[in-house]
Amino acid sequence: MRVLVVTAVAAERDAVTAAFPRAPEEVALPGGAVLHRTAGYDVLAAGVGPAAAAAGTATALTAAALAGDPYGLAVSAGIGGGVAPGAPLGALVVAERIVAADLGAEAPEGFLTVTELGFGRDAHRPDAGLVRAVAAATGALSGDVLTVSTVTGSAARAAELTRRHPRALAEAMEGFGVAEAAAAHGTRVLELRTVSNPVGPRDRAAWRIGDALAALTAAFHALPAALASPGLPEGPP
Ligand SMILES: O=C(O)c1cccc(C(=O)CC[C@H]2O[C@@H](n3cnc4c(=O)[nH]cnc43)[C@H](O)[C@@H]2O)c1
Repeated sequence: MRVLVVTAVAAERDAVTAAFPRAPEEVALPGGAVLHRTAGYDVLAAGVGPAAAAAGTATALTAAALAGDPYGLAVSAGIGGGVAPGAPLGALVVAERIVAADLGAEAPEGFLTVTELGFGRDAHRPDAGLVRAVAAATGALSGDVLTVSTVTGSAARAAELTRRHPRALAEAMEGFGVAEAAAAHGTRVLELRTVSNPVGPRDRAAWRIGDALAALTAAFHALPAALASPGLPEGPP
């Protein structure tokens, strides 16, 4: 199975490819983005936020499909904020649900999701067997991973998100975009995040990006064995 991994920035992409023994080959996509290809894994730094992630993922999935060699899995991967106390700094989280946490409308009675507004869906649920296999092989925690367009920077916003999403373990900015593009192609999806900072009052100096990137490399070192587990589906969802 060919796997597409989508990160936001180049440092995350390089942390993923560092897990593989061979140096990646660069492959240009239509539009000019460049995939880093190694050992069945193509890794794309698509930019920050759900829109950039969806655009990059859709481009890569479409190019592969037109070439007659489609991906079997799309993985949104990178660093993220961890929800205390469940996801401490350095922890690895695999998403049971990939949730668009700020896509919707404010109303006097509270936040309304796009699902409640009747405009589509606010969450994607990766294959549960795949999530279990990845958690077992990598030691990842599993729970909801929220996609936000604005990094949480206050205790009040963190409390509001955890009230609305009690199973949330992490927050990042791209997963839902990758999942929407994957769903449009009938491609399986996963989200993996390593915790660089707590979700809460903004303190950029306290972010542990190096440790989180090292944990990302370790996760991708273990991932191929998980994806090769017997009994896991190979085909489309
Ligand atoms: O400055 C660096 O060296 C550096 C290296 C790797 C990544 C970064 C980023 O800033 C990545 C931005 C990326 O990180 C995710 N992220 C991380 N923490 C949070 C958070 O608390 N809430 C939401 N997103 C978070 C996010 O997916 C961004 O795309 C810098």
